[in-house]
Amino acid sequence: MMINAKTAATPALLPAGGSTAAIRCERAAAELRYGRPVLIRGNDGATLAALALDAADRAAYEAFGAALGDRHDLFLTPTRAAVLGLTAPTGALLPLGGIGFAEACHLGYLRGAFRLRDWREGGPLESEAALAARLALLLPAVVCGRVTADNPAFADAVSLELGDLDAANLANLGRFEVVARTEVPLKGIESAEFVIFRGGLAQRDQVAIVVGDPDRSRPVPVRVHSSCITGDLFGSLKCDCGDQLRGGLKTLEERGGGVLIYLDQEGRGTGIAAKMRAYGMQGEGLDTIDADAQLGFGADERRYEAAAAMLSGLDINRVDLLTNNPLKVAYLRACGIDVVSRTPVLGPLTAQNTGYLRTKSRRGGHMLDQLFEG
Ligand SMILES: Nc1nc2c(ncn2[C@@H]2O[C@H](COP(=O)(O)OP(=O)(O)OP(=O)(O)O)[C@@H](O)[C@H]2O)c(=O)[nH]1
Ligand SMILES: [Zn+2]
Repeated sequence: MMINAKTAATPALLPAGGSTAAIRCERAAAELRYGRPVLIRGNDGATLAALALDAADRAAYEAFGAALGDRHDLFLTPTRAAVLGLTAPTGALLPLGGIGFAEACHLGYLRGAFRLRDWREGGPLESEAALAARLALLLPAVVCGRVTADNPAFADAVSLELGDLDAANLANLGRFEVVARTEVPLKGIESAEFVIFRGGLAQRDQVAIVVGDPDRSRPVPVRVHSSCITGDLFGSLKCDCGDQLRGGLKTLEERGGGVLIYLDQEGRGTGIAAKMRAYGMQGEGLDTIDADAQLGFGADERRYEAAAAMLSGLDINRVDLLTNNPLKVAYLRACGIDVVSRTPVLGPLTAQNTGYLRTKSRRGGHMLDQLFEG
């Protein structure tokens, strides 16, 4: 049979006009992780080339500097700039002309004494580049510089539009879909159904565990737990995560049913590599917040849109949240979840986790008084 190409309705294989903001972000993240430069285009025609210092090697760093005629800078987040003694609310740009790879890494994310020369404030393009590095689970120290459209060194580079990261996050909110659900027998828990959602940036798979048969006519007990490979899986004594995970599941069962959302947000959203770097610095005496600041991160880099979308997908809106973290409550409320009440979720205080938990209480605002008084 002949098909008339003009009249047959064929679904669009690729979106008209090329890629979406989300796809540009994911392509850029992949390039950055391979130590390759990406371009960020502003509204005014200005274009920034950026390379994530964390993933680049010496050769890539030197080639980038050469392509920019040695007029490149190191962008540091406001937090990292403060570690270097600079007050830079929009981040700091340190000129890299004549500075080698090792010294750039030192300035970007290592501890120590610094010889700072001139610097200036960063702008929105540089901040977007650092955000892209974070999306790629890299440290937010970015080597960057303005380029012209005719610079042949960047002819094949993937490019982002300014604002893509925000647009992509928003656009992906409604796109969490259930791809699988099945019962998995868990030690000490009568009934647990794993519900796997796919969505958000990078279309990653995220896990919700429905324990028992939650009563949706009342606020549903919910634990939103960020992954902690060291604590959840290997029983690290440095934190309370493993105890909170297992204790949380037990509480959901005792309450007649509830949901645990297990979010792919290792290291408060910084990733396992950054968390281990931070642990190294904690071994040198820094607390959990100051160690993250050395690497350029704020006290908590997590987002909860995925959790809110998954709860909605499970037809749950009114919740009793199992947490000690008031920021988590506020964030979920801002995402439209009606957090009616909060239930503390405490693990035992041990010699190894006391310092960490005390910092969370004193500097992170976590409600842990009960633990320290008890
Ligand atoms: N960057 C960093 N992350 C850590 C450290 N210790 C634990 N984490 C991470 O902290 C997060 C803890 O997650 P949660 O237990 O869900 O959250 P929370 O903020 O402690 O709040 P609640 O447990 O709900 O009270 C996980 O992503 C861990 O991987 C640390 O020293 N540095
Ligand atoms: Zn942990």
